[in-house]
Amino acid sequence: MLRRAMMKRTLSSANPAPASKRLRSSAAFNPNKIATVEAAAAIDADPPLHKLLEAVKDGVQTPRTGKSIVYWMRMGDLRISDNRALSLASAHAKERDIPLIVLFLLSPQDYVAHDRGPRRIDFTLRNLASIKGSLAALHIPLHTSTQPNRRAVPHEFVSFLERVNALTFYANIEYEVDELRRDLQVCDAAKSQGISAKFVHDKCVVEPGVVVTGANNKTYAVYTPYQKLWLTKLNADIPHYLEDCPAPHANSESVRDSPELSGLFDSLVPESVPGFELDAADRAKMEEVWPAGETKAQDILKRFISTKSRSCQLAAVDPLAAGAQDSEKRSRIAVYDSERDRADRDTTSRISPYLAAGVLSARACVRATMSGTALATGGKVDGGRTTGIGRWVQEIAWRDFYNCILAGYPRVSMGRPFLEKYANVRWEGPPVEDTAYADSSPPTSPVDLALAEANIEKWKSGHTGFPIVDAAMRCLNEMGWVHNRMRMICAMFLVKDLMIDWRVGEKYFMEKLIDGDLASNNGGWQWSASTGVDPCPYFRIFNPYLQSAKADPTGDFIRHYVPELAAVRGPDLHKPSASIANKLGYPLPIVKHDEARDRAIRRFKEPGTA
Ligand SMILES: Cc1cc2nc3c(=O)[nH]c(=O)nc-3n(C[C@H](O)[C@H](O)[C@H](O)COP(=O)(O)OP(=O)(O)OC[C@H]3O[C@@H](n4cnc5c(N)ncnc54)[C@H](O)[C@@H]3O)c2cc1C
Repeated sequence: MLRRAMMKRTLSSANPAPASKRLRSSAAFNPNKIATVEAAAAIDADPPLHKLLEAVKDGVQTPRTGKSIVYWMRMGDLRISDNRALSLASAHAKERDIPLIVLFLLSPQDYVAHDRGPRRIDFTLRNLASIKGSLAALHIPLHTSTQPNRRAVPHEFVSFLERVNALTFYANIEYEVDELRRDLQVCDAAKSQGISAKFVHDKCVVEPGVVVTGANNKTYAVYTPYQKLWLTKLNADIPHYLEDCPAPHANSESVRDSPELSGLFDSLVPESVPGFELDAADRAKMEEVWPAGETKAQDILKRFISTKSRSCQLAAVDPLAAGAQDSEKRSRIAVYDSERDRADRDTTSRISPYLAAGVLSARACVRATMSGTALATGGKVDGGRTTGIGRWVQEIAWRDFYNCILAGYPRVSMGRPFLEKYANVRWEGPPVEDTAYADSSPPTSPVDLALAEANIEKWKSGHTGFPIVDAAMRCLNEMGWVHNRMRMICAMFLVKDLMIDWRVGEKYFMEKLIDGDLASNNGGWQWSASTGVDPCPYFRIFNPYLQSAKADPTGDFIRHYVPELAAVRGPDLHKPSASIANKLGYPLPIVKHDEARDRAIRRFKEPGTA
């Protein structure tokens, strides 16, 4: 107990948090994020997704007509086109000849609980504003409202349904535990009011529950067999899995004169959420680098499919900047198999923020890899390992895989390692600021804690003395996104070289990433920490110097983000000597990689040992 109190003091005194951060982690709302072993086992044994699907089946099936149909838009489905719940809601409203209403509830406490960063919230608001305009052209109101108490969201939602006389609502399922539990409460409340709740799958190409092991219908915990079956299922029913859901029909214009509904057109999408504000310069930068709206997302995807990568696009720039060259054979997707790990050009699609926010559907991404003729004539999806397209489709399958893990093994969204055998690995640094240690062994002295804290800060700000780690962390801080290989290098470095609890990194990435998504972020962190599903074996530890030479062969990425080293050429750039570093004012390495590697292997081999 004493040790924990000491840890909190050490952590909070060193670096005062910025104002917005202080607000977000205020004492008033500070949920504990690490479940006990027992609670994690209990939730895995009875996952809430299963309960929700049952509740939907047991709910009201044939409601009275009501005076409107509501689609509840959430943070992960910010689009109008190819949106399953919206499309179904619209068809239902059209059939009954009643108006469709779209609702978005802002819940700042959820954003705190889920480590959402200001950039992700800003991206949400910018996309909502764009959607509001497009829906208004169809006479469909998008009503936004903020609920300060997240426990009150179910009640507020059902009250809204009553206010607009809706007896049926539609929503796409969110697979995170808190959201599923909230939706279970909504189902209960809806049922008691005679309201029909329609929750549908939309986030994945192949939804959780379809690709399961033959033996006992369990969620796969290994990617390769999962991906094989994923592709087989997908190719066996392309019209279903790749359906382009019909766009919503327009409401009758008379809805604008309705005394009950006309006011809904007036609610404004807020410019910001208190505690999550961006300063004006950062907001402008984000607008340039991650422009909002479905058309932009579709254009970014088209660029990836049809144009070559460029070194001028390696950093925080307009993704649709002029000068991209068309090429069928050398387009970014065509050479993705061989080039995807390079960070010194825009080799990957950079579509993740749009997928995470649902500005683009995952189905649309897979459809885009097929020619129109292939789609129309029953052609197959290429998901193989030998082509650029196949490799890229495999990444979309990784995204589905991690969502299935979240749904099938919900423990991972409760701060637990998937592999409990590593719960007692001894970390140098704490799991998550202000939360209990749970069960990982704490460091032994204030000296360890102070060093751990200092190292965490150097890692966050990109001052570790490892050029590739520093470049990647500075890129993340600057643009809210960094290349996948860089994420792996930074994660592995924090966890294995510095021996800092993976949850520290998971939280920091979530706060910084504009594509922050629990399933993929947790999956990526637990993979790097060797605690997750199909993880990197604990003894396979990235050598940051070798990784650097492979991922940044031109050195352009490091030189861009680490200006201290801008004049350095050749191997020194990846591993500067002490004399070069001293001369250029670049930090010396904060850890010796070889020694750190041995320490990590020792601690993972026998969790609990020092
Ligand atoms: C530590 C760590 C944390 C991560 N956190 C997130 C996160 O919060 N949100 C997120 O969307 N991705 C996360 N990823 C996965 C991956 O790094 C990003 O999806 C990818 O870098 C996005 O860039 P892109 O769109 O150019 O990807 P591309 O290479 O073009 O891939 C296309 C799409 O496939 C999906 N994808 C690609 N790689 C992965 C992967 N390894 N796991 C799951 N899906 C993948 C993404 O949706 C991506 O947009 C994380 C990876 C690691 C190692």
